[in-house]
Amino acid sequence: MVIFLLILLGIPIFGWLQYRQAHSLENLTRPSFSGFEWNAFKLELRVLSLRSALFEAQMRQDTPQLIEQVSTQYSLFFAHMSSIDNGESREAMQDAPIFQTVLAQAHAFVKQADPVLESVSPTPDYPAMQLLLDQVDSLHANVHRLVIEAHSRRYLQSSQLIQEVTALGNYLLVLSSVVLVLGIGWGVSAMRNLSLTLQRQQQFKELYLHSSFHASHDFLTGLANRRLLYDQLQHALASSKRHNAYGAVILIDLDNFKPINDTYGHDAGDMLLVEVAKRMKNCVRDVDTVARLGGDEFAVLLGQINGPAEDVNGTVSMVSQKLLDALSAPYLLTPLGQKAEPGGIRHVCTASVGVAVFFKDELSADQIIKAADAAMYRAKQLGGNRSERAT
Ligand SMILES: Nc1nc2c(ncn2[C@@H]2O[C@H](COP(=O)(O)OP(=O)(O)OP(=O)(O)O)[C@@H](O)[C@H]2O)c(=O)[nH]1
Repeated sequence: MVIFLLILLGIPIFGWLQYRQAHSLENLTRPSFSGFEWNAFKLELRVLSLRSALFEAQMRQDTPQLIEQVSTQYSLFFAHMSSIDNGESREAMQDAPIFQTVLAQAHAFVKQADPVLESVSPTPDYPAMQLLLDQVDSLHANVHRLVIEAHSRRYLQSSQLIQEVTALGNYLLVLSSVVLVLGIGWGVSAMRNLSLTLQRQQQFKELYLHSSFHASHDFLTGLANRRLLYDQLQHALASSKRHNAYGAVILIDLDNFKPINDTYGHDAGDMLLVEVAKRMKNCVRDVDTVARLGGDEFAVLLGQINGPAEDVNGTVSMVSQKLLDALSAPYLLTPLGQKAEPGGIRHVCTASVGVAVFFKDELSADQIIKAADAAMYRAKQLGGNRSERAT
């Protein structure tokens, strides 16, 4: 009798529990952009358009419309900053330390930009524009970090959710087994919920895998990281085999990088690395991969290089020389808060370059990277600012 009463009472309680679980799963699975993420993206877009407007204005040096465009972009940027500063979204973002840095940097930028933009019409002050452009670049690097941090949060959140969903799934499994053993009709609905849970668990796993941007990119420069370079190299080897085309890996290690860290601090070193990344990307095609392997070591993967071996050698030498020239040009850096040198920091550093050409899958990815590394080491031993080919 007592057992019968317990089962009778247990059924509605169990039903209620099922209902709660189904609903909490609904909430867990609903994808949403957090205010943090959304604002980070909007800010990055705004800084990017501000940058390109400033850049155009500087390049063309003529039309008042461009100055107008810069001013418009600037006002939009300013409006966006103020809305973040005052609005609800700040609540969501303020616990991220990087957000505070970006906000402070943006305010410093706005303070500096105001008088410049007032003076640009009708005779633009181009050195001042250049200064603004540098500031926007530095701001952009930080906003980029903010976006990556937003990605990471999403990633962490989803991995946490996977654990939660897995725990719920296990709980449901035990409950439904008990209910099935008791032979109660609720077992059917429990099983349905279980399969729903497992399905959602799978969706979360996919979400988790897809938010892997930060797992394959370098945090500072946004370039591919070592792992992505290896993946791309594997693809390039397969494609080289299919199309009978050559390819090459160029490893680049900066010479004389450490002194900038030692003299001006890591912020200045970081700015230089961001500038190096930008210069390297300008030297190659969009289809080629530029990666940062760590510290001051970078790599370029030239995918399909068409033509006979002599032409391929010519192309690879041309790209290596282009990289050497681009990287050895002086770096003019203006980290915010830098007081030591009013005109900014001028630093010269060259690069040591090692090249390994590959054809089909004669060598493995590891062997190619090792060969390029040995050639790069030779270039460094020979005094740097030069390129050596793998033997
Ligand atoms: N600013 C900054 N510095 C870094 C980062 N990662 C590594 N480093 C520094 O980069 C430096 C690399 O050292 P080295 O390779 O000896 O520098 P180098 O002066 O170019 O020396 P050679 O390569 O021998 O020509 C070290 O001081 C590291 O602390 C980073 O993300 N940011």
